[in-house]
Amino acid sequence: MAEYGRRWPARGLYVAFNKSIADEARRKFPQSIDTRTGHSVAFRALKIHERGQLISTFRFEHLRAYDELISGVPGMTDGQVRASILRTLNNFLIDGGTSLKAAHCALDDTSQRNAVRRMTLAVANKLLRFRKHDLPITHDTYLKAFELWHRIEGDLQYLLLDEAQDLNPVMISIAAKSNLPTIVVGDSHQSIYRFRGAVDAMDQFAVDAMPLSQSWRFGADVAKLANRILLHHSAPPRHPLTGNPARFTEILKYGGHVRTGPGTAVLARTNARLFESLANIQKPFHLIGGIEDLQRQLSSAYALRHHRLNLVIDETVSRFTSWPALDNAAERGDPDARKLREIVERYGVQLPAILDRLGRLHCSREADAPLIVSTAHKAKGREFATVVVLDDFDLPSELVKRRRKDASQLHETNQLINLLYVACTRATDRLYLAEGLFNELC
Ligand SMILES: Nc1ncnc2c1ncn2[C@@H]1O[C@H](COP(=O)(O)OP(=O)(O)OP(=O)(O)O)[C@@H](O)[C@H]1O
Repeated sequence: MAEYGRRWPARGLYVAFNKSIADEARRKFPQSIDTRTGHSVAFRALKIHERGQLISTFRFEHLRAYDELISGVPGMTDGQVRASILRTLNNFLIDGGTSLKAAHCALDDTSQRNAVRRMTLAVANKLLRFRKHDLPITHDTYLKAFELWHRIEGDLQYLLLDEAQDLNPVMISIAAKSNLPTIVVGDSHQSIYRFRGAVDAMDQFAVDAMPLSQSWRFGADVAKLANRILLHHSAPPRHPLTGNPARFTEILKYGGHVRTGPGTAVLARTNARLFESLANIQKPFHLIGGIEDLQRQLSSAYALRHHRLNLVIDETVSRFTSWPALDNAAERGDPDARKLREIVERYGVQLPAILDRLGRLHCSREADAPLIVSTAHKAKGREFATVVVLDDFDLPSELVKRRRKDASQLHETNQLINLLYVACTRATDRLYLAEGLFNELC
């Protein structure tokens, strides 16, 4: 896409999937192309910097400002009604279009669902008119408002939409409304954000398609490894990946140590596994996307353990209503509940102090850090000289077994295969694989 921008120096906008991809693109693209996330386009257009109260997620306390719009629903407690309104609101905000659909509300009972939809619509109408109030809004709120009432402006001649296999439907709608010629680039096997409502837009635009099956990032061995991973997908790619013949990327078994330096990234599936790898670190590091998510998740797990429910603010933890509920899920084999339980029990009362220390060691600028750590999700679209893939990724053979045992797991297991493929295709020079992955795939 950068090369395209150089050959056709018209003014264009490259819409990146997240801020770290936008920052990297800014270094690579010609000046004729503005490189931004969709959120940053909307943020600037709606002058969001002029208002305070930007929050990462809506919680019960934020609904209090909408009390006059919320009433009781037969058969539901007040808490259930409010939780349902919050879920429905979030689903509406990340979907394209004006209507609050039945599918946005997960309730089975039709009359309960209709009542919750009516109240959520009233809440959304007030929330989205945020220029008239100073109530807290989320990033999804102003993006949705931009989609509904604004268009991409400026002397732009075309759009470049990247990572189109995982587009927010709101972003697809914004791009379609711009009426600008659009180049859409993506890889369906890198779709990893379905759980957040992202959709694969690769075939939603009526355009000529050109397959790009050669990667210039890595050598033939990583391409072979990637093809081997994707053979475990229920629909492997039609065009196998080939590598860069001029490049050699070494694949090694990770034995717990790697010489760190700029350009070294450690990738895990979960924040909890990243925490384990960082718990004893003494030197500065950068966590892609910031350290707040990891701190929020583990402090929430710690708060749950100590019955301080008002401090449980992370979504992945708040799905458990109590520590015994998390414990039960861990006993039933939920890997995320297991990892959280293990960390909270292993580090005990030291956990808050370790999280504070990590906060102090964290470099906010990636370029200043001798070590980069990231979840595979946040590393999407990025590349590093050396990559370590840690051991909390599911083995592809296990995922295939899970899918064969239970057909309803098809999409989730495919997403996990894709996630491993994304993680293993980030290195240019050296790729270290956790032992289990190495033994199975190399
Ligand atoms: N034609 C080319 N010749 C040599 N190197 C190239 C060429 N095209 C891209 N590269 C380099 O290959 C690397 C990967 O390119 P790019 O980031 O475009 O990959 P990608 O297909 O978007 O990867 P992914 O979607 O997996 O993140 C970059 O370092 C880029 O500079």
